Amino acid sequence: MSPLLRIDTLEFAWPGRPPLLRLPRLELEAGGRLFIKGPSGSGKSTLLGLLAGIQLPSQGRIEILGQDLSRLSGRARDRFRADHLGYIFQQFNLLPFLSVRDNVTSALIFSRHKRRRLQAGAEREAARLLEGLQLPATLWQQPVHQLSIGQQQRVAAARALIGRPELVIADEPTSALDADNRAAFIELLFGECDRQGSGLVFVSHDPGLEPLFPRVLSLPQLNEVPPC
Ligand SMILES: Nc1ncnc2c1ncn2[C@@H]1O[C@H](COP(=O)(O)OP(=O)(O)OP(=O)(O)O)[C@@H](O)[C@H]1O
Repeated sequence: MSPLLRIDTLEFAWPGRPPLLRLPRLELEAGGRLFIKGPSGSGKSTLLGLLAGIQLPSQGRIEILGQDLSRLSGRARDRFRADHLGYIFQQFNLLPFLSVRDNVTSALIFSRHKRRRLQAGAEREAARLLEGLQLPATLWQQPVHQLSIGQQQRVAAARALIGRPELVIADEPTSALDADNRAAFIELLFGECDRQGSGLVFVSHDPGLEPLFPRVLSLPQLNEVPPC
């Protein structure tokens, strides 16, 4: 069986810029968890964009579920992303005037694959995830802009998890939370990923979270200007 993620001699540079990322080799098994850290500007978000097929490697290859993303057309990559990935953004990127429930089920609109994997209907699955992430049912019909940051973050996590994507990517999703809420959120996220077998790639600046992950990737600052 192919691993969830395989990186082989990856290099990436933004156009007209020096190399930003160099990764000889990395594999993550199905359901695995990886913590990515590194100084600001070291390319953490860029690497997540490469894993999601939003950018393509300058050299080397990235395979998700055995699929080399560079071999897909832009449209096929969009489809692959919608079908197999869930993404939790730093700023959540929720649709502010849609209800909590509609935000969660919005991840199913562009993926027949995710719709097919639902064990119950979309509403029931959204409810299961929101309950699992401990978001009170009294909030489910409310527009998300009326929720606290911590509550919005759980909505973003439920949206990423619905349809059981093989890979959930999280880009600093805890940066707006205090330490207690951060730990509680991670525990809930791990619990849901385990329950449905989703792997997790998680970027954070928070050293307190690193020990919770079995694998850690530390990105160096390739572009650093040497000190005078
Ligand atoms: N769309 C883009 N076009 C050109 N350069 C970019 C683009 N996006 C990011 N960069 C550059 O790539 C470098 C790495 O950015 P990136 O956001 O990946 O770093 P990061 O490690 O996630 O940083 P932070 O921890 O501050 O979020 C930066 O120098 C940034 O200016």
